[in-house]
Formats: sequence, C-alpha cells, structure tokens
Amino acid sequence: MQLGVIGLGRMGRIVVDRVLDAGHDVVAFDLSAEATAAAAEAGAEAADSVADLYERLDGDARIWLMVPAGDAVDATLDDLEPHLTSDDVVVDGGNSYFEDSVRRAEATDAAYLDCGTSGGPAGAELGFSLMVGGPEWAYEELTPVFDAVATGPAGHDRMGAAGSGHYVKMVHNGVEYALMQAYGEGFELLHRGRYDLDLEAVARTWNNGAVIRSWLLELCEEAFREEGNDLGDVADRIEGGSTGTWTVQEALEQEVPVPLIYQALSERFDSREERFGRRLASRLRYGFGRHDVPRREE
Ligand SMILES: NC(=O)C1=CN([C@@H]2O[C@H](COP(=O)(O)OP(=O)(O)OC[C@H]3O[C@@H](n4cnc5c(N)ncnc54)[C@H](O)[C@@H]3O)[C@@H](O)[C@H]2O)C=CC1
Ligand SMILES: O=C(CO)[C@H](O)[C@H](O)COP(=O)(O)O
Repeated sequence: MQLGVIGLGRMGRIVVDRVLDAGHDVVAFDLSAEATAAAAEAGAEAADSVADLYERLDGDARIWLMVPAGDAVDATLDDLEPHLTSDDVVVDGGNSYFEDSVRRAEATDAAYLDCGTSGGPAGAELGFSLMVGGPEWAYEELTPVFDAVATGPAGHDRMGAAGSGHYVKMVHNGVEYALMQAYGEGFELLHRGRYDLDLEAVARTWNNGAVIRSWLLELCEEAFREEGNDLGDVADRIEGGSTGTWTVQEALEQEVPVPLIYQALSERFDSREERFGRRLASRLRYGFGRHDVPRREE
C-alpha cells in the first residue's frame, strides 16, 4: 500500500517509520522542509506541498494527517479538498475534538476516519493504540496501515460512526488525567509524610506485581530516576488541558458525574500554587508525550 502522511512531528514521524518498516510506501509532507527531508532520508518520498503529495499518490489516495488539532487540520483539508474523490480515504490521527471530526466527515468528498492515537512518542517501538471512527469500508481498506502503526491487529479497532474514534480518545485522556492525579497525590503524601523514602524504589516495587502497576507508574519511576527524589527543578505547573476540558464538558452535557477527571483538570488550572503532585504530572507528560517541562527559575 502507498500512504501519504502530512505532519511529520513527534507522532507523524513514527507513523512514517512504522508504515515503511511494514513494507509499504510513504509520500511525506510537512510545513517544515527539515522534517520532510528527514522523512525522505528514512525512505519516504518527499512532497513539497499538500497538492504535490496528492499528485504523487497512485490510484485512490490514502492519506494520514498528524498535524496539531484545530486550524492546522482544517487548513490541510482545505488544500486537499479540490483533489479528493469519494474513493479516497483521509485519516486524522491527531487529538481533534470529536464534533470537529463529525463536521469534517460531512464536509469532505473523501471517506473520513477519525483516529484517536494513544501511546505517545515513547511508545514508538511498541506501536500505538488506535481508536477509529468512520465508514467501515474505509477502516477495512486501511487495515494494513493500522496494523503497522498500532501494536498489531489487536491494537486498533473501529469504534463506530464518524466522531466515535476521537470521542473514545477524548474520554481516554480524561482517564489519563485522573490516573496522573491519583499517582501525584499518593507520591505527594509519601514525599511529605513520615518516612524518608526513595520514591524511585517505591515506584519500582509497585511496578513489580502491585495492583497499581502501570505504564504511567513506570514513567513515575523514570521521572524520579532522571529528575531526583524531589523532582529537581520541575516546575509546579501543568500545561495542556484541552482534551480534559472536552471530557468534562461532555460529561456535564450527558449528566454523568466525573469528579476525579474534573478534579484533575482543576488542578491544572490551579497550578499557580506550587504542588509536588502537579510537578510529577508535568514530568509524566514529558515521559509519555515528550511535551516540554516548564522548569523553575534559577
Ligand atoms: N505527542 C503526543 O503524546 C500525542 C500527540 N497526539 C496528537 O497528534 C497530533 C500531532 O502531535 P505531535 O506529533 O506531538 O505534534 P508536533 O508538534 O510534534 O508535530 C506536528 C507537525 O505538524 C506540522 N504541521 C503543522 N501544521 C501543518 C500543516 N498545515 N501542514 C503540514 N504540516 C503541518 C508541524 O510542522 C510539525 O512537524 C496532535 O493532534 C496531537 O494532539 C496524539 C497522541 C499523543
Ligand atoms: O493525547 C495525548 C496522550 O494520550 C497527548 O500527549 C496529549 O497532548 C495529552 O493531553 P494534554 O496535553 O491535555 O496533557
């Protein structure tokens, strides 16, 4: 199969590499000429614009967008739209708001798949977990690509109609917020509590057989190892927040109580007050997403 990939940052580049590794062909484009050149060095065919990328695809186009959610997705679709036909398939693998994905699916001539992607840059070698919404035929058609980008056939599934993939990913992120909050609170108590504890050793011990072992807890272990027992100069400030806000808004609309997710979101908004748990959450975002870690002023 031949896949066009637009957006070659932390996540898009992994899509390129995994699809190439699986023996498919890739045509790649990014606004950054440097990112496009790097993908070409890895074996992709470089395109110098969205239109050029489309031209380089043989037969019906299969295109994966991995650009930042919001305006960049609309801008890319605007450039693609004059070329797209109903036999083409466009996948949006970013963290788009699900209602935007429904709108885009209705507006485009192509079959549109909204694909929630979990695993982050750190999960590059293992592959991602993919939650896909949109037409069944298009999902089936792209299955070889999903097999390559995901951990394997079990690492992706079609959730349902348009928007459902990004809806499930939105809730996933709400859960992620709550789990980070829970680990943050536990380690804050251990840090400020009665014993002088080695928190990396605690995390490592918990990760070996404990009920609460997890990848996020492995990232806690990594954070204490790399930053120190007191998290060094990691600032008490957590960035991000859009996907958690959407989750809470949707929960309010559906009248479903999500107090833990709401609390975790509030902590982010409240992160002007210095808190150890939030500093850990900030460092965990680096662990799973390679997001920037704001550092304390010297
Ligand atoms: N980093 C993470 O842990 C995860 C990120 N995501 C989502 O994946 C998407 C991409 O994220 P990252 O790769 O982390 O971002 P990134 O900032 O590392 O890369 C985005 C790339 O898109 C390019 N770009 C921006 N506008 C463009 C346009 N109009 N045309 C072509 N290229 C354009 C940029 O030059 C950049 O190379 C986002 O929606 C993000 O929320 C999803 C899951 C995890
Ligand atoms: O989707 C992700 C992980 O699953 C991304 O890392 C996302 O950026 C996390 O959300 P936030 O930026 O609000 O922390």
